Amino acid sequence: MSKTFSKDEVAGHKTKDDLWILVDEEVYDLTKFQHEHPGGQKILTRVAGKDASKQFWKYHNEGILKKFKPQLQIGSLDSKKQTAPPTPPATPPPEEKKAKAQDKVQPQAESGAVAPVPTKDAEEANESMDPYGAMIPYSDPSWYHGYHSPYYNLTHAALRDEVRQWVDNEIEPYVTEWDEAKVVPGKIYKQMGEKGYLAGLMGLHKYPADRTHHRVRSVGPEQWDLFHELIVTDEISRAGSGGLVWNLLGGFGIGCPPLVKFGKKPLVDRILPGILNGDKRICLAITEPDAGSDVANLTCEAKLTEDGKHYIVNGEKKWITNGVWSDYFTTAVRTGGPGMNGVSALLIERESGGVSTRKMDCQGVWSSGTTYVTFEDVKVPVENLLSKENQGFKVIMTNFNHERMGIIIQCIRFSRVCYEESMKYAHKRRTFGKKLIDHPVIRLKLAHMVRQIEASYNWLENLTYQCGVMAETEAMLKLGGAIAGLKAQATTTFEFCAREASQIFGGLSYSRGGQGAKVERLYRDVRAYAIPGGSEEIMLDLSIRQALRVHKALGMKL
Ligand code: HEM
Repeated sequence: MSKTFSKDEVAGHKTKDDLWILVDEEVYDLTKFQHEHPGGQKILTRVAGKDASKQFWKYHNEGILKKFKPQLQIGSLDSKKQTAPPTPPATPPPEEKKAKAQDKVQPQAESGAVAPVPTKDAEEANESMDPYGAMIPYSDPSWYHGYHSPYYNLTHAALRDEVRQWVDNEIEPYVTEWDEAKVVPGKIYKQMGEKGYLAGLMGLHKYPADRTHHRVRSVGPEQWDLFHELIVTDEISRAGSGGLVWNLLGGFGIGCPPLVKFGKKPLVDRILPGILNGDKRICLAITEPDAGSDVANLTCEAKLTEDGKHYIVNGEKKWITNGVWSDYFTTAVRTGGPGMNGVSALLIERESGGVSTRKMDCQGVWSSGTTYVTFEDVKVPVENLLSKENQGFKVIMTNFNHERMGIIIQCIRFSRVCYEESMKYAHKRRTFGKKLIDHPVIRLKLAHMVRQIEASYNWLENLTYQCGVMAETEAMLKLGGAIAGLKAQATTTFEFCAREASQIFGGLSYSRGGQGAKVERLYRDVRAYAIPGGSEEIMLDLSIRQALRVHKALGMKL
């Protein structure tokens, strides 16, 4: 914004017919906007022509300025220093970073102490990243804040910045609107494909570059690992909306991997490129009105035709994320007798006919498109069978680890969002003569949030690393229990943080929108995480049963 004004000039626009204000030395013309201002018109006339920064920050958060700036800002104060925009420091390119490492002062050994001399590789591996983000303690994982970590390199840092810019500029300012409208604009999903994120979100050790021409800007296909996937999900979750996250990766992240891993080549070749590009959508259809966690008892039936060329599918599926927008349904069907050995996985295409979808009204994740699906005499070619007939249970089980890891990442970031929002609010809201942060009872709440968030995230990093180094079957056996345990840990942490944040925000998190919007929305989203993908009770029980089974095989001595 190039135009500049003096303070006196701004002061000249102080009537309701000509109303300017200053916020952080930037000039806003609110003459028209005052009539639409949700906080009322009168309150604005009281600060007309004046510096209203203090009042503005009391009632709003950063998202409001970001959203309205293009429409309302007309210039800045002539005294305003021309500073660079407050974006986090860009991660230096590898060469620059290496040079910095060599410049480092070597620690001097104290007399009598043995000082290990690090090799050059160890020195680089040991180096921490530049601090990144708002630096509010614990509002980001510790490696963002310059602490050491064995898991991340410069491609992770670059990806973090890439996704954060996108979310900050194109998603977060609008997320409340989208949630209320119960839909996310299709262009955002399309961007997920164009940015290469869909290709990267399948729990594979690298992204399938042969199936899409889109590339992740900061990371090549060969460099991609599960920590990159973690970062994409984590950064998108910063927008603080389960509905948004599930819209963008809910159906895809659980519906697409079975197609890639178990689909026959001609089927994968035909439909995967359209899915990865963001043109077509896919979801996972397992749960039924009468079969949730008890997957082995599902009743949706697929009968082979006499000529053996098709299955005819009949049945219902309930709580299917993204179902209303989906072209493809990765569906669990009964092809054999009762129990898990009669279950198959079938890729059903909407255009086959006989597929109806109806949006369900739910407590949370409003923009995710939770759906009731009916299949009526749907004719599905046998080529669409994933894996072999009656071996679908393994397909579903293999998928669970990836699904749960996604839920865990989201829950931990949502917990951080609740904490971060609370921390910021506690620094501006005053009660009984002091800021909230100066009340020990509020600090106690924040501390209880942090200890759970950090413990959960450290366990998540460890399991992500294990998933990355183990082969899939080994990971399914060895990590299934721990991932189930961490899922329960993450959802209970999320529930705790949403509740405590809500107490800190008080009435502002009871009404929708405004400063408490994220907390109010996340509070409503909690159950959408605690129930599906394995309820807390089932997860906790499984975590112990599975661990005992694995350790018995490993030679446990009780
Ligand atoms: C650039 C100028 C401004 C814009 C774009 C703006 C926009 C908004 C918006 C969108 C809301 C709805 C709540 C939310 O989503 O956060 C709101 C609420 C409000 N605004 Fe403003 N506003 C501006 C300036 C001001 C100023 C200068 C004051 C005070 C002097 C003020 C006082 C309020 C109040 C009291 C509320 C209601 C807060 C609540 O519900 O708790 N606004 N404003």
